[in-house]
Amino acid sequence: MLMDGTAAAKRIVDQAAADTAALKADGVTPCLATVLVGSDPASVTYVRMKQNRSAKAGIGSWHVELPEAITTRTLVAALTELSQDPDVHGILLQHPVPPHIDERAAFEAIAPEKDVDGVTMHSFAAMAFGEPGFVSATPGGILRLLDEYEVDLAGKHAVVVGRSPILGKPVGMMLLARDATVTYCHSRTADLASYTRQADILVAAVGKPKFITGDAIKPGAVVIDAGYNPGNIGDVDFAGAVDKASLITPVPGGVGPMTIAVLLEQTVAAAKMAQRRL
Ligand SMILES: Nc1nc(=O)c2c([nH]1)NC[C@@H]1CN(c3ccc(C(=O)N[C@@H](CCC(=O)O)C(=O)O)cc3)C=[N+]21
Repeated sequence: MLMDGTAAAKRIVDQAAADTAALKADGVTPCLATVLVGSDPASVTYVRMKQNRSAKAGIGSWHVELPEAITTRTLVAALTELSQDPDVHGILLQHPVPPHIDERAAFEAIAPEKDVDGVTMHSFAAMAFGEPGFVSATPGGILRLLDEYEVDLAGKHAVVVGRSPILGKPVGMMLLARDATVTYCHSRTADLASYTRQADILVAAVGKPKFITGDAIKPGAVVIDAGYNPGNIGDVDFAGAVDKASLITPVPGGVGPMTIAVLLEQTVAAAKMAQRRL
């Protein structure tokens, strides 16, 4: 059975829109600032999708575009300014930034209370320690989708393929917090399929098109494809996996829309918290 991320995301965004309308009636318009460095076409598309989805929910968006050649210092200054701007409730710095920029330093310039994309050390640590905070958007979306389909995680073997700071690593920690037994695999894992074949829940987050083939999947597994490769091709070979999996996310229409939904939901939550502080 397919896990319909588009439908689940719509429910989350509809709720965010209703909450936004209530906040606006109280005089507060939730506002998400998106920051894009350079003009990579895929990143331009993703940021535009986030803005469009925000606008549809009534959330304001403020877009900052910076040239490819910007320094870390200038990017940090721009993010610090947004962090201090009372009209901005959430900040998204689109990953990846050009290689000459210290991406970690840039992420850390986002104030924790505005880190609606869950990319800072503060947010990661809060998540890892089970304290309140914003979660990384894609992992958050994945957990919401698993809940939507009532996938029982306790005691299940979850195998995460990928260990990136805003996707693989945090999704494993979130599954662990839900009592799954978690195995991390990555590009240096020897005999990867011997691990993935033991996965009750398989999360593919490596960024290699169709990297996970049907023969690497345990019959009945829940397969989450978090890959976003050029041309909307996932990390899972869907045709080979669909008959083996009990539940599987399509690409597009799976994890992608859930990522944006969680981003918007957390933006509205940030605006509510800012209002309470007034
Ligand atoms: N700081 C940061 N946070 C992110 O969350 C982040 C990021 N950087 N960098 C890039 C990746 C990628 N990403 C996607 C979000 C939505 C879709 C999505 O909704 N895709 C549609 C298809 C899109 C289309 O039709 O073109 C779908 O899967 O149905 C895809 C990819 C967020 N990312």
